[in-house]
Amino acid sequence: MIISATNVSKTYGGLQVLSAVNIQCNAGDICGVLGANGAGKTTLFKIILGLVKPDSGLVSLDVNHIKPIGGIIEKPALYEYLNAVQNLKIFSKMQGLKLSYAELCDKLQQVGLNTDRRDPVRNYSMGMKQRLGIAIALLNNPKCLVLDEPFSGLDPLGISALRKLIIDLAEKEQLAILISSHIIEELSKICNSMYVMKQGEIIKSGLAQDIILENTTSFSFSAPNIKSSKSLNQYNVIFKGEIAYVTITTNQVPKLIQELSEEHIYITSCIPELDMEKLFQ
Ligand SMILES: Nc1ncnc2c1ncn2[C@@H]1O[C@H](COP(=O)(O)OP(=O)(O)OP(=O)(O)O)[C@@H](O)[C@H]1O
Repeated sequence: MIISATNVSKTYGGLQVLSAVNIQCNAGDICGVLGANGAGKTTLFKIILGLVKPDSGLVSLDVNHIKPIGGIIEKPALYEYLNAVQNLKIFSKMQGLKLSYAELCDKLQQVGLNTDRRDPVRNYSMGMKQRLGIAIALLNNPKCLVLDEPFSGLDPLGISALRKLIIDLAEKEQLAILISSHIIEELSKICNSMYVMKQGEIIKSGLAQDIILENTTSFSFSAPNIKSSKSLNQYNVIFKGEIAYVTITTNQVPKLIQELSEEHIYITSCIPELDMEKLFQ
C-alpha cells in the first residue's frame, strides 16, 4: 500500500473533525473520498500531505522517493501575473530542482497545456489552472497525488478532459491518486475504490462499483416502446418519454430485463439511480 492513513483523528477547538480515519491507496489506484461539505475531506488531505498535524494516528507513504507526494488543496495556488512556464520554474526552484526550459515544457505537455502560450495565467480558464496545478504537483515526479475537489468550477468538457488526465496518470505513471468530491457521479466515473465520509468518520468503503450498486434503489430503463410494458405494473414506476424510472434493487434487474424482452421491449440503456439518503446513512 503506498498511501496509508491509520486511525487519524483531529479536533479543532473542541470540534471533532476526524475520528479514527483509515484510508489506503495503492500504486495505479484512484481512490475517491466522498463527503458532504464539512465532512473532513480537506483536513484529511492536508494531514496526508503533511500540512496539518493529526492529534493521533499515523500517515505513511510507503515509497522510497525524494518527493513521495504532491497535491492540490482546494484550488491551485498560482502566481496569476506569471505565465505557465514561469510558474513551473518558480515552483521547481522552491523544490531545489534545476529543470531546463524543455523539461518545463514537457511537464506542460504531460497535463495537456499549450507550451507556446505566454500570457499570464490569470487569463487561463479554471480547467487550465487545475491542469497547471497538477503539473506543479507533478514536479519531481511524486508517486502519490492528492487532489482536493479537482472538478469544482469546471464545465462538463473540462471535467471529462481532467478525468482522462487523472486516469492516464494512474495507469501510465502508476501514481496512487486520492481524490475528494461531494459529487458521487464525478467519483464513480474515475475511482476504483471509494470511501464515504460523514462528520469526520468513514462510514462506507469498498470498490466504487459495489458502493454504487449497494446504494441503488432505483434504475432508469430506456426503450422506445417502454410505456407499453405490462410487467412494469408490478413495480413502482414513473414514465418520462421513453424512460421508465423503476424502484428496484440491483439483483431484481436481470429478471425485469428478461420480462421486458419477452414483451418485445428491448432496453437501450439501464442506469442506476443512487439513493443519497441510503449512501450517507
Ligand atoms: N483550521 C481550521 N480551524 C477550525 N476549524 C476548521 C479548520 N479547518 C477545518 N475546520 C473545520 O473542520 C470541519 C471539516 O472541514 P473540511 O474543510 O476538512 O471539510 P470538507 O469535507 O473538506 O468540506 P468542503 O467539501 O466544504 O470543502 C469543518 O467544520 C471546518 O469548519
